[in-house]
Amino acid sequence: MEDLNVTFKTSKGPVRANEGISLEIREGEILGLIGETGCGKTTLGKAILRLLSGNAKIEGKIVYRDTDLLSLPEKEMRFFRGKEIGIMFQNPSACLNPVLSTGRQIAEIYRYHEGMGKKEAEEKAGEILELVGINSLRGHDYPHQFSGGMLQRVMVAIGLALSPGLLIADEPTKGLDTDTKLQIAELIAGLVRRENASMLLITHDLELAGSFVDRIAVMYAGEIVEVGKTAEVISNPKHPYTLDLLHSLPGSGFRTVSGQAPGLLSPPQGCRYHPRCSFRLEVCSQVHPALRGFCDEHLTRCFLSEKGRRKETAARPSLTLQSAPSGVEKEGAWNC
Ligand SMILES: Nc1ncnc2c1ncn2[C@@H]1O[C@H](COP(=O)(O)OP(=O)(O)OP(=O)(O)O)[C@@H](O)[C@H]1O
Ligand code: NI
Repeated sequence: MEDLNVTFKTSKGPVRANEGISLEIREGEILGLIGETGCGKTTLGKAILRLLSGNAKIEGKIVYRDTDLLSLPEKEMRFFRGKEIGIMFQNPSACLNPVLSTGRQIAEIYRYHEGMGKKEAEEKAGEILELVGINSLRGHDYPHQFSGGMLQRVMVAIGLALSPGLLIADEPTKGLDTDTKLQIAELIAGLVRRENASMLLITHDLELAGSFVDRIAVMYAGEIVEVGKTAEVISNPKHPYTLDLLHSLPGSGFRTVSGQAPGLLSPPQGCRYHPRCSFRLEVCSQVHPALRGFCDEHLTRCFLSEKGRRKETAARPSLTLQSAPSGVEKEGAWNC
């Protein structure tokens, strides 16, 4: 994605759900996209698939391998969805057809995309159900006959049915209990890695993302505010919002991020996080920071991390982590 902007036209004015997003999902990597509710994560996933509603205006560039997705005719885009870019949405019961057996729904994918006959498609459907840990005989059952975790497994099967190069999984573990969440996340990550595919994992769950993704992109009020390798972002967060998110984890004090997320109708001037930021400088309310490289592949949208200021801010007592999440060093959080 290169300088991607998504604006929704609404009766109250334009909602800038994604602004200036430049982000790369590399071959074979799992990229986690995290951020609070309403910050624009789903919008980003849907923009890639061109599944946004009619009131959305998309500007910028989205390139999949060598294909410019935004200039592709809808007919070709239909081929891309599922075949090249698989989708897993958060709510299986809203995505699955209640009057068709799950096996039939999966078989339809093979019939539509690969032109398979009924019998062959049903066999393939059975195979993929087994792959996600469901007995193929359950393919005769309807969605309401499955538990939440099993329905998510069906969604995994659908998302990966055509061995896409990229899977976009939007909150695939939402509403599941902790154990099931882990099982499903392990299942998806395992299959994606086995296929050498890439995945964009959209989630609020930083803890879950932390254990599965290669890199993390943190989104705040429609913008990417930090991106880097998972271990780097978690152990050495460079944006105060990421730091606050880490502090809000159950193992790190459960301190919720104070204040309200800004509405995207009129986000704050300057840095969007400045009204909630405990490290804000004067400049933060006036100038909008750019996403800059802090060190090697670790980018952040924060004035505190800029080289000239690093020394000065490192001395600020408030920059010392009080209740550091496990793995986060107390001192030197602002050093590379
Ligand atoms: N079709 C639409 N029309 C108008 N506004 C929309 C539309 N879809 C989303 N929005 C707005 O765009 C913003 C981003 O929404 P989005 O669903 O992308 O957030 P999200 O980060 O996925 O949130 P959640 O974690 O709750 O799923 C929100 O302010 C939302 O109200
Ligand atoms: Ni969402």
